[in-house]
Amino acid sequence: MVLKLFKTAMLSISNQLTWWCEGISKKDEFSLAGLTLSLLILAIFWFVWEFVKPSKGMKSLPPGPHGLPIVGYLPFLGTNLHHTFTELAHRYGPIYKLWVGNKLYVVVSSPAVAKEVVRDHDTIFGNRDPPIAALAVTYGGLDIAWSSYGSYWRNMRKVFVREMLSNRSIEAGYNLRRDEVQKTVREIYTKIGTPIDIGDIGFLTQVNVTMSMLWGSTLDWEKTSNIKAEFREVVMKITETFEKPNMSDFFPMLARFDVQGVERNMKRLFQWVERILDAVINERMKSNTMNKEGALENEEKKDFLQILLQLQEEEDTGKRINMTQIKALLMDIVVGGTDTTSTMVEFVMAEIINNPEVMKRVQEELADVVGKNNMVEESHLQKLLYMDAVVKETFRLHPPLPFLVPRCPSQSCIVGGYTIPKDSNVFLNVWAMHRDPQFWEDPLEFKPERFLNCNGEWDYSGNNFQYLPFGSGRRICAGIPLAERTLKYVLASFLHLFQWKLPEGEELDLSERFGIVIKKKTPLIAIPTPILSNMDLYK
Ligand code: HEM
Repeated sequence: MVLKLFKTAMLSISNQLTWWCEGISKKDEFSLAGLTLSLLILAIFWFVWEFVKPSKGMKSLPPGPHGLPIVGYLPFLGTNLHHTFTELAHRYGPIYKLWVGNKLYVVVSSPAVAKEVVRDHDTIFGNRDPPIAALAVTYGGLDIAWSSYGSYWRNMRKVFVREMLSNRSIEAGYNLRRDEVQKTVREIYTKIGTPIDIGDIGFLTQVNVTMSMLWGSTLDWEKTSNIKAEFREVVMKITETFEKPNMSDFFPMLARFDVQGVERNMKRLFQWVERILDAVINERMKSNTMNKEGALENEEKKDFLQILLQLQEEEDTGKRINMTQIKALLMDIVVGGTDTTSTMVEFVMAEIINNPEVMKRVQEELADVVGKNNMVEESHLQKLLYMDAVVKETFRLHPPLPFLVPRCPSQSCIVGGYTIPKDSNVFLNVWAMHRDPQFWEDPLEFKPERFLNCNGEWDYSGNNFQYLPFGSGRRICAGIPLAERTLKYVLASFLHLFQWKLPEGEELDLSERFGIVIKKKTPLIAIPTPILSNMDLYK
């Protein structure tokens, strides 16, 4: 049986090589010979790894499905990876492994084992294995999300959390967020009674809010309106490119060929973003020099760019950052914060429209807390307890990052009784944990009540391992306070001002499409009508 499999493996290698040879020119023949040799060595490794038992006393690797030689489990992954990984957990248990190309993936699907990774061995699992597309837009991983665990990452994260996302700084950005949300409200008002794509409007609002917080406070918006449009376009293209699985990530030895062109494409997009960032930064530096005192005096008007530029001149070397780091941090906010938050706007709205009783209750709460003659303000958000539960329940059923951002152990480590080898990729399947009937009553039903009156048992801090929409441990999402606020503020404004219904004859489809960020499979189209009688609130 084993020999037969080995024979199939060799046959498959030679087929793969024939396919490969057709597309390669003469000058690559030398590389091809190296590649052939590497693939053969890889096949032997695969054979030994899969079929030879560990020596006595050594913990074995987790169980898992056998794939094909060279490609591993790749042909069987299907399009909805979160479903495939959850089905495999039913077969192989809370921790299993699989090979994809020459990378070893370990999938964890239980809160107890997740705790071992993100709490008991958090430092060991503090690294990432950045995809090539991510390296292309972060100067090779000089941002927070993709840098390795260590002092560089720690300093960058400290700057981000303490300087940019401090309570004071988030408060200071409120006027900027408010202006953008009000612009969206006006935009929706011009379309009342007609179908609107909620995903699109959520994305536009989020990019506008993000841009405004990044550099909106002192730039002249009239002059920069085409920068805004360009920026939205490039951000959309970057998020789309991130969606595509890249063979070079599974087969690092192929990376130099960039067969699908993902790296080339991402680098081109990044040059485009950099041009925009450079233009905005230059403009800001010019206006700062012209009116230095005014800019520094006016704390209320500090946006993220202003904070970062001031950190460039910081005397404390622990805080000081250079221009490359500034741009890498800006990319984290743009890439990490836009698609995730706007996807959630769409899912929450979809769940609410699908559950009219929930919509009614959310709107009654808004009328009580905000009043029928007022706009929603961020200060209302902490009193909106039912809406908080609705958002939490949506995060449970549709966590935007279903496997978080994979962790990569810096040394081999025992987890769940198995050896997890150094440099493997560890996925925490929170999508499966959030739907596990062992931990959730009626797990597939949308019941916000489960998050009411829970005395702080459920929050986004990552301390309850059954519920981890923002991850946990040292590498938990760095943007939680901002994400939570923006998401709720946008939703509360949409729901306080408008009644939403599906177009006549349409049915709601809540199914998901897998990607780095899980999206709704079909766009949510809904028709708004104004609720409040004071039309001035819409203009
Ligand atoms: C609904 C919105 C969001 C969700 C669901 C989300 C979720 C996540 C998750 C699951 C991780 C990985 C955590 C882990 O490995 O344990 C993460 C990391 C990160 N997120 Fe978010 N995020 C959101 C919004 C934001 C926003 C608005 C920002 C920035 C303003 C942001 C910045 C980051 C950064 C910088 C990291 C990397 C942290 C590190 O590696 O140390 N995120 N996020």
